[in-house]
Amino acid sequence: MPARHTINVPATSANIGPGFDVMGLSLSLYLTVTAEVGTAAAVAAAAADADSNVSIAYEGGNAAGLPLGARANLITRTALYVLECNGVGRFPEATAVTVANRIPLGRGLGSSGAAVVAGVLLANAVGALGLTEQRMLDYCLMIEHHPDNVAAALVGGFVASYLVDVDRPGNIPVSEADEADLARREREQRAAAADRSINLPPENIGHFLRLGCSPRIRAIAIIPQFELATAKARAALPGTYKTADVVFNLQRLAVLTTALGRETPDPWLIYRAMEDKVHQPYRMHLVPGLPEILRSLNPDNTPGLLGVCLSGAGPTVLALAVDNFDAIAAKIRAIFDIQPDGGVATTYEVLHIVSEGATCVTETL
Ligand SMILES: Nc1ncnc2c1ncn2[C@@H]1O[C@H](COP(=O)(O)OP(=O)(O)O)[C@@H](O)[C@H]1O
Ligand SMILES: N[C@@H](CCOP(=O)(O)O)C(=O)O
Repeated sequence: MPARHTINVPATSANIGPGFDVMGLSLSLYLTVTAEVGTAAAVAAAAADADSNVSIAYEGGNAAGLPLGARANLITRTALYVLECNGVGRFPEATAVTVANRIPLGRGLGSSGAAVVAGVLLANAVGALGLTEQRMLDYCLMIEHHPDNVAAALVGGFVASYLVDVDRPGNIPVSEADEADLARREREQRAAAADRSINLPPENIGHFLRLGCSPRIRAIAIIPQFELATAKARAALPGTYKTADVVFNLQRLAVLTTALGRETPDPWLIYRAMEDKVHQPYRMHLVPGLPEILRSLNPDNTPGLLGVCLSGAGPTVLALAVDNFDAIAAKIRAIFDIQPDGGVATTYEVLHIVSEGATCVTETL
């Protein structure tokens, strides 16, 4: 029977200062993926790729240069991987995927994490796989190797996450019956996947906790008009750290996890708790204006401000605030404007921190 699956995935801001590869906030800016299966339009569209049965098209912005081949596009490539892991070689006959993406690419707002989450939900929907949220996270982590963006995009809100040592996966307590069932399913899937040379994710590789976040807090994203690939910004990080720098971050991160949840946020407590010595100092040269932005705004000279940080791997700057959102954005944009070589052009968004993560609605047509 023809069906339509509509998937919405929020943008995310990872790290929030000291929580490198740990913390994520999900934001009210969405990637929407619609998959029509078996409609007349889908039959016509999907005929182009008989190998995978799927066509993909983008509507609106944030799509320039994205590949449209089923095995090259991040959304359909992820979906095909999940389908193949579950013994399904391709999309259902005549699947047409349409994407509307409001998340700017390569700006530190989790566009790739959202695309991966969308791909996993897409496979789950079109393949009727019945995957649990936990298992979906496993699949996401096989592609996006750090958990902060994908965990927040999947479950929503202010999220802390960690990866287990993949050599010792599976430490979520389950009943004996569940355990036996899980082990049996995993054995069967592994045997089938080995035949097809597919690298199945281990079970329960990512764990997360949703933390409180005051409803008064808004996220102001100041978005430079240039892309910075996460891989490049990760390559700028050192291989080892000084103990004092790690302790500096751990102290702040512990405080931040609770400070944002207080009904009346304490600006200076949060401001200090958003300082970082693990990733931002090494990424300064990639984002002109960042050192000055981090140095010059504070809760005394900028009313309403709670804290400022690099969003994800950048170049977007994230300010958390309870008031004066447009004025705070203007102040940060003004610093970008005066950078050498004509300044850094920016746009900005005042976003809500959304408590709902990725969703999928299925209609039969
Ligand atoms: N909606 C999408 N559809 C297909 N590919 C996407 C989509 N969103 C992101 N990507 C891929 O992810 C890349 C950006 O990822 P990354 O460098 O991690 O930046 P970001 O901080 O935006 O996640 C894009 O260049 C593209 O290859
Ligand atoms: N912890 C990662 C987060 C990357 O987020 P993105 O939104 O820039 O993809 C990092 O800082 O590298």
